[in-house]
Amino acid sequence: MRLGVVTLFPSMFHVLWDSGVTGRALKRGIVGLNLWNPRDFTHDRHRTVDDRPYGGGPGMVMGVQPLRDAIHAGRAELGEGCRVLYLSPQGRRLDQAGLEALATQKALLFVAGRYEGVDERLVDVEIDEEWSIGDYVLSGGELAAMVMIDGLVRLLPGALGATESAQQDSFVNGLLDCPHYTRPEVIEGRRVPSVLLSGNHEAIRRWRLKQALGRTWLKRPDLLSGRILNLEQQHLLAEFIREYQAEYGE
Ligand SMILES: Nc1nonc1C(=O)NC1CCNCC1
Repeated sequence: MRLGVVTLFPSMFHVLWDSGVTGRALKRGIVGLNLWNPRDFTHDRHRTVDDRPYGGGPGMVMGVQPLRDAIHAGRAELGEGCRVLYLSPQGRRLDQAGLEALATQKALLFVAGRYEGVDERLVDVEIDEEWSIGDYVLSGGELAAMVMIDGLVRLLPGALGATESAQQDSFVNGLLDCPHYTRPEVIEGRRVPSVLLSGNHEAIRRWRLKQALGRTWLKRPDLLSGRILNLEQQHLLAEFIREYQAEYGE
């Protein structure tokens, strides 16, 4: 997969090369990442990248010509088949299913807005999809782009090592993750669940699935609504609920 970002702050993206899953994937060539800065496409001596909004009011808007030229440069490099994604609170709310759909694309160009945003006509003409990482306002689209890039890269074949892929499985099935434990066996008098020390891999698998189902029921019941559980999942969730209600009486 080839990724590109149009951003006024390219240095923010160095972290993706420096560490973790994304750093390894980039080094291995599993994913490519190029950056285009609208400031490099300015023609005035002050290298102006913002402009005043028609109709007045506070704040500025991203200048059209440098942004448009940067997007065109990105499209030219990534190929006309690339999907151009604009990060904004008006976009489709990001979730795992959205990441999985995007991960099937050959090339994505993220446009990270700054100031009050981007001229609506550029959005209409240059943007294929608008995406949001949540209902709040950030200073720029860069962190949103990095969130999406991190979530996407994890889904690419070969990006996760063997030890990490299990973590991936636990959420990809649309459930919250099960609890995790490591040494020491006792912390503040609290013990590791004995099943995890049993060496019985089937019992451990069922326990983890039961915990994932139960935590989802408790914390994000919306993820379960409309979802068809198989017989094992129905049995495990019912068992979790019985035990929870017996312990907490609710
Ligand atoms: N939430 C968001 N998900 O993606 N982008 C988001 C965002 O807040 N963008 C800012 C909106 C105001 N202008 C600068 C960019």
